[in-house]
Amino acid sequence: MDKPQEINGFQVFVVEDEHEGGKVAFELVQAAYAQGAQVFGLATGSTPETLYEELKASNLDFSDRVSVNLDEYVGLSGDHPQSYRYFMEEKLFNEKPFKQNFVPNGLADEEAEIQRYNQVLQDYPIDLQILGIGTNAHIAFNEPGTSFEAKTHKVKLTEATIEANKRFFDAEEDVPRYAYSMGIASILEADQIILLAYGPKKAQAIRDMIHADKTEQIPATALQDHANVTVVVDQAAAEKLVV
Ligand SMILES: N[C@@H]1[C@@H](O)[C@H](O)[C@@H](COP(=O)(O)O)O[C@@H]1O
Repeated sequence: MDKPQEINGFQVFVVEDEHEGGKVAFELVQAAYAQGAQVFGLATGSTPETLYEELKASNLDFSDRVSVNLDEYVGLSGDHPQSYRYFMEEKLFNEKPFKQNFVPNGLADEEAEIQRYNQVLQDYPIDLQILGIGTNAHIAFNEPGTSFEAKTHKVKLTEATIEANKRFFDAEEDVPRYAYSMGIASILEADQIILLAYGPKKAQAIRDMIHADKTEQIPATALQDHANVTVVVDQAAAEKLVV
């Protein structure tokens, strides 16, 4: 694995494509695992899929480790094919069992669920967090304007996010309008963060995350305050970086 370049405090790997990105991310996960990481913060979306393929193909044993997922659509049960719980089971957990998998419960009462998930995060502090990024630089479901102080919260999804995610649903009306999401403050508590992004649609978000002034209008700029963020991007997503 080549060395990353340091750009404004971020360690950046520029890879050929998402397959190489999955391999690089896997090596980073493997290193954290070997150093004793117990709690893995996981993400949904198409971006981490190649990493999950690598994890499934590996002989790393997670049966004594815990995962904590970032977010879930409000109103979908865990066995709904578009729920994030279902996605994680299909893409990773069924083949690579963990001791426990935490995902917010999209059907639970709002206040109780927020409290429960914040307790999960307190009981299982995240050693390594995997992140994707939205085209508007959201992380998890923290949309532009979300306070950087937020812990788990209920989010109203923006039109941009609904538009980006509608490809997974039969019709745009079927896309849930709300989600439960770990907040930015919770994400920043992870010891180590790996953010993955591929394709030209992510180039502006990646540039803003690294080069823009920190602002709640660009959620990923919060990561500028974290001391250990590795970014794995393909050339298209890296195109607007200033190096
Ligand atoms: N809540 C998820 C995010 O965690 C993810 O990073 C983003 C990008 O998804 P994709 O990787 O499919 O581009 O989509 C959703 O909004």
